[in-house]
Amino acid sequence: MNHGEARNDGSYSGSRGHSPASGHRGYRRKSETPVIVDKSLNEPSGNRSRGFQGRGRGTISCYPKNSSGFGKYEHSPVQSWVEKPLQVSNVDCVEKRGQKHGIGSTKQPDEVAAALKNSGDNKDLMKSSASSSPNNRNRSGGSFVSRGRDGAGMRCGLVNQMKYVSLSCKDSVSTTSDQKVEHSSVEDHNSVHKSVDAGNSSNESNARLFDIVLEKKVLRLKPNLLELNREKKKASKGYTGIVIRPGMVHLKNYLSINDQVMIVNKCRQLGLGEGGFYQPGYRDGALLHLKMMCLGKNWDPETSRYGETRPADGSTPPKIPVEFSQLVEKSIKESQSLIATSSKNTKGEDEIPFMSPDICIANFYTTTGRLGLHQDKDESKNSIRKGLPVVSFSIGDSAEFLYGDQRDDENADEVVLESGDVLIFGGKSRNVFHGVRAIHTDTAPKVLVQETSLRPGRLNLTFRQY
Ligand SMILES: O=C(O)CCC(=O)C(=O)O
Ligand SMILES: [Fe+2]
Repeated sequence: MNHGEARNDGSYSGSRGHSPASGHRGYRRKSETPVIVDKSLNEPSGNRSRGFQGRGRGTISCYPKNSSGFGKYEHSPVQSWVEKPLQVSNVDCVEKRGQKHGIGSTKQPDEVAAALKNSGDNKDLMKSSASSSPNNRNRSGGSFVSRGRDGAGMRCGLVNQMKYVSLSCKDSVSTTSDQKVEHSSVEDHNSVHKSVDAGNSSNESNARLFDIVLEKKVLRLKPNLLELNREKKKASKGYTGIVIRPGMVHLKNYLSINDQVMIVNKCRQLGLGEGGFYQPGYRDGALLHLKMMCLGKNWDPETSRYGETRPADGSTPPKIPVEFSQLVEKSIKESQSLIATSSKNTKGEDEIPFMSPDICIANFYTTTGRLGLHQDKDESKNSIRKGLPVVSFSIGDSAEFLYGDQRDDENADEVVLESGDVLIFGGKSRNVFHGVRAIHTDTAPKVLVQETSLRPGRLNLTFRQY
């Protein structure tokens, strides 16, 4: 297994700057005729139309459901759902990628502007700018460009000067949405959260923990009513299942706001303890453009291996919270029944086998975060051979997620993953190349930010079974 080699954090060539992919149906496919499946909520679930357009590339089916209770922020069980006969039209559900956009590590001025504009968080700005190393070799080959242009000279100086100032977490962060994180006082992480240093003094930033929540005083004003109503409407629509390609299912809006709040609170709590969010780096010193925390087992980007402890600081990863595992298992079952419903002769388990996660990699992308195209292939041979799925939860700002059969960002397909989306890839898609090209700033649900104080950016959890 060679996740590290494949998990390139180099930048995509070309420039970014297109408008976000069209709304929440942001699929952009290469080489296929755009197809959209219209949906509504008028038939009983037993009569789900099989007017499905096939499961190959370029064709999707949408299965609207009612699931989440926005008002109480509760994740209610799947309710019976209905669907009108599918109509196909040329709108935006699947479309060709018109432009190529780079992941943009070479856009330091943009990053500076974006970071200042979006979060006012100079610490992040510095980390982001500093995180590209001139030494970063092109680990994945393919179409990545060298990252040697952005901020070579700044790196060591800024990283070492950085101070992570944020709130201490004296309270217990709840696992339920109605108990909120209580903020006490502003303190310096270096004193509050003991650094775990395994002698890696050459890269001090590795030993610091990163808070995914902002201190209270920088929180924005309350979201306006219009925005809240829009979010409420979206939540009340429930979720939609889309078979993107064999073995790959997108459950849009699957996680209720309540679940999202619970996940953020739990990750925040775990992220400030032993094995919490840190700045990972590769063996050659290049830093990934994200913060990471592993649950269950540790994945080490330096060796591309899983282990029981984190070599960077000797810490033991926290366990996966049972609530997370339950959501994962439920979403796999949901994807299986979606597949079974959309194709008479296919058993869901044949396309996406069941798994119980014993690994979770939590990534936090600040607004300039990204992740190069890679395969997840450091799990056991058996796990890969069986095609046990990777289950990905997206929370916070939306992300441009790329996927394809080659490590080729120019020809990769794209889907925008929004807060609450679950993406599952197993079976024939288990080895798909995937990565995150960009984060769409200020797209997180306002109510989520209000409830959790989640900092600008995106929290992503990928669950796997070793
Ligand atoms: O952030 C994402 O959506 C993908 C993360 C990922 O691919 C990984 O952690 O291996
Ligand atoms: Fe991955």
